[in-house]
Amino acid sequence: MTQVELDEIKQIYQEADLLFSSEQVDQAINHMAEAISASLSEQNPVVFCVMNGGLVITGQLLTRLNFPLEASYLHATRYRNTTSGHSLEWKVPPMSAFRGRPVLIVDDILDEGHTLVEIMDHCRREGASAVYAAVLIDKRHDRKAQPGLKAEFTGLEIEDRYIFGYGMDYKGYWRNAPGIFAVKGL
Ligand SMILES: O=P(O)(O)OC[C@H]1O[C@H](OP(=O)(O)OP(=O)(O)O)[C@H](O)[C@@H]1O
Ligand code: HPA
Repeated sequence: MTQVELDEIKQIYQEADLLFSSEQVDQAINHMAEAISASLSEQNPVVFCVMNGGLVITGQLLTRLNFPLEASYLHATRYRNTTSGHSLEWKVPPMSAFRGRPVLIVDDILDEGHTLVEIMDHCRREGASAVYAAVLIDKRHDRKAQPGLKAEFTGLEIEDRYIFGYGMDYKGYWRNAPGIFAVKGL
């Protein structure tokens, strides 16, 4: 990346609107962990992180889930470091065995929801006994893949803007941003 483009990346961060601070996100993750524990602590689930965006929320959730589970990952992408979605590309399907067991899919954001619907359908077809989804962010708009689509566990709802931080990227950058930020003008 040239210096000019890196300057744009820095400017995006400086001009962004902070929607939720890291303290607010922390609290939301605590609530998610409580709800997940109440539902799944006796179920021996397999927890799949959806790479790349699910990296931060999965890590932060896992240390709050104090019960037996197996943690693994899958890699599917739809936005490919741009700000609009395309068809889902599977880079790594779920590799850990889960037939006959409940599966929890953890991702950063449910935007239009095509990603989660496709991943959850795949896990059902491959024999999961139940499939749950946990997302840090649910974006409010009427473009969901299915009307009324919701994850079983949701951290925070946001307005219809392009956001980054806590695993979510702007052109591949700022997954490491310590809060939920909205890009100026998007
Ligand atoms: O609800 P949807 O409209 O389908 O979008 C949500 C998906 O988009 C992002 O992934 P992306 O394809 O950008 O890949 P990434 O995880 O590598 O950022 C995000 O991490 C979700 O997986
Ligand atoms: O608003 C978003 N930000 C980052 N990644 C995303 N993937 C879907 N929607 C978004």
